[in-house]
Amino acid sequence: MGLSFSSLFNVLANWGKEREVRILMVGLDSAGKTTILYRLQIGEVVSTIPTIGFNVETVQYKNIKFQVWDLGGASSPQCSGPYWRCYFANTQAIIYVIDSSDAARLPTSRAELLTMLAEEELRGVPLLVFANKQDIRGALKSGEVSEQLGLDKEKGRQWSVRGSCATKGEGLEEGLDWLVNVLQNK
Ligand SMILES: Nc1nc2c(ncn2[C@@H]2O[C@H](COP(=O)(O)OP(=O)(O)OP(=O)(O)O)[C@@H](O)[C@H]2O)c(=O)[nH]1
Ligand SMILES: [Mg+2]
Repeated sequence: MGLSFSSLFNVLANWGKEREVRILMVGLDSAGKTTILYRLQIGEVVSTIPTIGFNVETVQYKNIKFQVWDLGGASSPQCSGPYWRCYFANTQAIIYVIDSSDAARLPTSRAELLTMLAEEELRGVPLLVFANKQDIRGALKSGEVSEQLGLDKEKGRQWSVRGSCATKGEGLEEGLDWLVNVLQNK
């Protein structure tokens, strides 16, 4: 396990006690989700395709389960209905990953995020946004991404937008540290 993440995940595991702590990671394709998952180095990444039909990557450490959903867009047809709902249930935290160098697709990414956040089952669930690919020249800064997402209207939810560079592992620990603190104090 990556040394820098180990204490963080042990804190989270203790907080969760016997319960499963499920953290959902989503975002448009190529945002950097899989890269982040591997960067955590907390275990083997397992790829599965549940009956619903989309790809899910999971890495588990103790009672903590990180899941990346390859949705083909949160507003796509397969994402409605009862199946989808039960996947959202029992989610303790959401990590949303954005390619900050792809300003053209930010409105699409924003729409997908807001669609997802409107789900009843995700009400009040803390949200960490990684404004990823900060190393790319011209990438939007986390503040700009935050402004464009316009999350101020998200009532009753703690959220934070953090800059990251998944390929170098930068910003990930700081973001997760924020998330773990929020969960602990909930
Ligand atoms: N420069 C740069 N490239 C990155 C960064 N994070 C990810 N990438 C690259 O972006 C590409 C896509 O990353 P993935 O982790 O596969 O993205 P994903 O969100 O899992 O994409 P899908 O599986 O298609 O949904 C890869 O070539 C990564 O190496 C980053 O912080 N900076
Ligand atoms: Mg991926």
